[in-house]
Amino acid sequence: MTRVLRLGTRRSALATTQSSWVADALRRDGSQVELVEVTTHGDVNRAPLAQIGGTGVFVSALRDALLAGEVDLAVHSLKDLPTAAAEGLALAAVPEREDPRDALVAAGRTLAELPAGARVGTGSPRRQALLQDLRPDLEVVAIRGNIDTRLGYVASGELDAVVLAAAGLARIGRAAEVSEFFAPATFVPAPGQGALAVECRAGDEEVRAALARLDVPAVRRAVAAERQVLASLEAGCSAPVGAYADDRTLHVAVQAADGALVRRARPFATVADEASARTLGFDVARDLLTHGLSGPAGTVRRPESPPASRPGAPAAARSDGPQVSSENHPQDRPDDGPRPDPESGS
Ligand SMILES: NCc1[nH]cc(CCC(=O)O)c1CC(=O)O
Repeated sequence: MTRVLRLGTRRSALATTQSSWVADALRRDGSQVELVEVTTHGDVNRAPLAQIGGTGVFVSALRDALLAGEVDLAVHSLKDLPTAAAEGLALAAVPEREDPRDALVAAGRTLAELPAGARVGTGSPRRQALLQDLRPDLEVVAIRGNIDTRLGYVASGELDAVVLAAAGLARIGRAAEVSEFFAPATFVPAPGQGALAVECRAGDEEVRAALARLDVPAVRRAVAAERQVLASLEAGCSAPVGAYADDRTLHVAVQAADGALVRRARPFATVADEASARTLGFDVARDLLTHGLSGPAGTVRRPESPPASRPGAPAAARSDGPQVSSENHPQDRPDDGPRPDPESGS
């Protein structure tokens, strides 16, 4: 009897679209796939995400179902995936990336066309920091909810605009409502934005082999660099971090302790593998922590296996420069523990 692969999915429009996309791709390659609905704490609880554990709550129920053998694979928005590796699971595919950009939905107006004092909704501290940097005269309003709910604030006139991921809008067929796509070098997207992560049990060779065909190495490299910036800055808690690698450049924007936005750009065209991508992400984070960001003391987290070609890689904890507080940025929290996320409610 042929095995039917059970793909665990949340019920939201975005989740089912993403899951169906992966299921269809696997079916085209000859696999049998069925969708299995998994309810997550984040879907049934209306409290602010930061209180119930950040966007990690969407991921952890699917991971639990995988580890319990209830489902065989799960599709996540890669930007919602905690940077720490998940024991017993494999990131078996990073497929082709959707539009990584952030988008403004503002009844036809661009950001520049919004009047002073206009009310712009986003729950993402990164988007708040970028908006304040570009237009300090706007009023940023914290919102959360699914994409539909957030678009509704503009349709009802309650808000003048909202900022959302272009990828989410494209996936659920609402991209026509976008009035401006922000340039990613300026309005730097969240690490992994627009990309998917497909996970399965680490020992499930059959599913791993099926998923390997969906993997796109260039996307895996880009998100490896972006996520290493995030991991090294210990930003899983509060520091808003944007990191995006296109074919040529790794763009980074971080909000410093004083509220100012600090930017970096590094050549990315010559980065040929995942290890070099992580090293580059680590190097940018180290540069930011030692030269760019003012604030309390802390540590830089190294890539899991620093390439041997980088003997000068610094110790994880430096004593000779500004450092981010390890008190407020614990390194070793479990993925499913309370964990405010930089994109929570975004
Ligand atoms: N923060 C929640 C979230 N997680 C993934 C997406 C959209 C698609 C993506 O970035 O892959 C969104 C919505 C948004 O940020 O507007």
